[in-house]
Amino acid sequence: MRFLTAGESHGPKLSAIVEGFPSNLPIDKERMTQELLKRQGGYGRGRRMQIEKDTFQFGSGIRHGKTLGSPIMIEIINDDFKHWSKIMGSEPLTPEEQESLRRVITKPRPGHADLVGGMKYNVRDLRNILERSSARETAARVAVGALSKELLHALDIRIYSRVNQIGSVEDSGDYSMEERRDRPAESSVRMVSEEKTKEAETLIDETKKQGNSIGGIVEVIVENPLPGLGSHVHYDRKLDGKIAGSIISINAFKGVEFGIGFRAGSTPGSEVQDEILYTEERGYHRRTNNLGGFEGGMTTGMPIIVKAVMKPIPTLYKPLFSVDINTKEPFKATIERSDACAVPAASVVCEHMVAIEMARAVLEKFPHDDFSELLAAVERYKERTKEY
Ligand SMILES: Cc1cc2nc3c(=O)[nH]c(=O)nc-3n(C[C@H](O)[C@H](O)[C@H](O)COP(=O)(O)O)c2cc1C
Ligand SMILES: C=C(O[C@@H]1CC(C(=O)O)=C[C@@H](OP(=O)(O)O)[C@H]1O)C(=O)O
Repeated sequence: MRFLTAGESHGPKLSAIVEGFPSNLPIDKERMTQELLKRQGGYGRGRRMQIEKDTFQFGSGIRHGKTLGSPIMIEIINDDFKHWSKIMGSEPLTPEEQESLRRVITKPRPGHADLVGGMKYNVRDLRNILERSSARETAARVAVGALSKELLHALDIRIYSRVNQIGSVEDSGDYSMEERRDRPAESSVRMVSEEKTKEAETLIDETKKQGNSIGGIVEVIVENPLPGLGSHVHYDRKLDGKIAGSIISINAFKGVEFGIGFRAGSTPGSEVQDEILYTEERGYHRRTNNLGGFEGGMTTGMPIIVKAVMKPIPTLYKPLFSVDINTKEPFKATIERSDACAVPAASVVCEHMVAIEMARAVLEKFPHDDFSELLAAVERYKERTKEY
């Protein structure tokens, strides 16, 4: 399975084309829409999220609620485009329009893609860079992830996410799997504890008032993965590596860990490796899950536990110093309308990038022209690995 996304943040629309899905997979469009709404929400977002609806349309590949096996096209309209139709339109501007719309961006924001993107693509209006580097694109990725979740749902593989930390407010208590499961779309910061939720909201409010921004840590859990997805035989087939790469590809993500992650560096081996058990009912399983569901780049069958860190948002209402690329004089960086904290939304993006990698791994492993062929192969494989 492969996919591409296209679209600028304030352009007419975002689109994605997904190729490699089986035919005859039932698709619940309403359930997919709920996933997009989860990404749109979250405490700390700017005004843009009140403008957008983040609903989507299928342009191809689905008929009567089932996949056809052909490329699936998804489109999300940018409602904000109506305010930007001249600035972001594809038609050349008249000289008068050029004069009246002279809002060229020349003061790159530290931490955003503006300066390096401008240098590399040789453009002097940094809007040409920020439009595509904007995390608006992650709406299209979540749509592809939601489609991937439809496949995983049909195979009884479930994926959830939550927020563990926003700035100094930590909610990483020893919660049961039940408690760690998905947060509803209306959950403000997607934390489990109500007390921590209030603390995080207050911290975001204060940060915003100070013209600052804040990052945090998110967690994604995959329940009931099949054992043996990915492979130990070659570096570019290791599924933990692919998941890590996918998460770091999300705007502002700077680190990933599996299971106990970086703590493994200071813990003796006897307390890190997960002892192997066998019962007739469960087959092979582990006493603990310190390694977060991976050995040798392959799923062990235990839940996958991924954590990831998001840096604070680069655009600051009290901007940092930068340099004007025309005058080379020091200037405060450009202020674009911005989120103060997007960690809750970003946890949803992480969840969907993991879903994409999981669906891809399943499709790589099993025959999948038709969904019933895939399902039968998965069932046979489950039996075989349980009895192994
Ligand atoms: C959901 C989400 C929303 C974001 N919102 C903003 C924002 O409003 N303003 C901003 O400057 N950066 C925002 N970012 C982060 C930037 O897109 C990101 O820092 C930038 O593209 C540079 O990429 P890098 O941080 O990965 O180097 C957001 C990121 C995510 C995941
Ligand atoms: C549009 C989204 O996020 C945007 C990501 C973003 C950035 O620089 O990454 C900047 C902001 O854009 P705007 O200036 O239009 O408000 C965010 O709102 C979205 O998540 O759908």
